[in-house]
Amino acid sequence: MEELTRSSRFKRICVFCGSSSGKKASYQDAAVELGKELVERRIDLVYGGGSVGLMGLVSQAVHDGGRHVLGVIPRTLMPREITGETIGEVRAVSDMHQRKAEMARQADAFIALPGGYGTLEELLEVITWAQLGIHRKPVGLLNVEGYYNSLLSFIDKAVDEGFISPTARRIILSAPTAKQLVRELEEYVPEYDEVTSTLIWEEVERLSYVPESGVPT
Ligand SMILES: CC(C)=CCNc1ncnc2c1ncn2[C@@H]1O[C@H](COP(=O)(O)O)[C@@H](O)[C@H]1O
Repeated sequence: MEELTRSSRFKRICVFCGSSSGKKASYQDAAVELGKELVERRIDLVYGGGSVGLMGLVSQAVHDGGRHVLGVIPRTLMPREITGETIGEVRAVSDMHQRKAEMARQADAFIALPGGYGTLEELLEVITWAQLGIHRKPVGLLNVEGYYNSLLSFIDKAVDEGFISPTARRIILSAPTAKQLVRELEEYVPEYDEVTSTLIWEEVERLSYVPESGVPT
């Protein structure tokens, strides 16, 4: 029944995406579609904050749909001319490392829309953390019109060449539409259990997240 698609095991999803809009309308459409899908499933958003590029489109769609939007912005990116108008709740942090740690801490799952260096960096970090057993949250690529095909081919090459294990390969989910991707994330069962058992999430937080006061929690 369609109603099943309107609830979720996720309370909040972190979206990584371009601070640019990309050249194809399909990228922008996908950002809006993803925002609407989160709204439909009553999922809140955490993202890098601001209104530039695809970041602005996905956050506006979630906000317009009445869900909570949390933007985590390093103080240096806060000027409006850099990041654009803020929307929803804004949390200021002091650097990019804290931003990633805070976005990851707040989310139950991660989705990457098309994007550039920043998106890739954020995506690869949460994949690496999953591989280390630091978290067990699903990670998905919204592979709009095959945007991520060459990245996925490269990762398959790394598996073939013995640098990524087949189990670790399966950390990455991907789908061409928001609806399909969120469904995959919902069904994901973490199998990667080479847990660095002592390295629990709280420990990572303690190491990497320093609040505004500068005093580690
Ligand atoms: C100085 C500059 C280019 C600012 C652009 N304005 C930005 N405002 C907010 N977050 C950003 C910005 N640029 C990069 N990011 C971060 O890096 C990702 C996007 O980087 P990119 O466009 O894929 O590479 C986002 O998920 C966001 O967390």
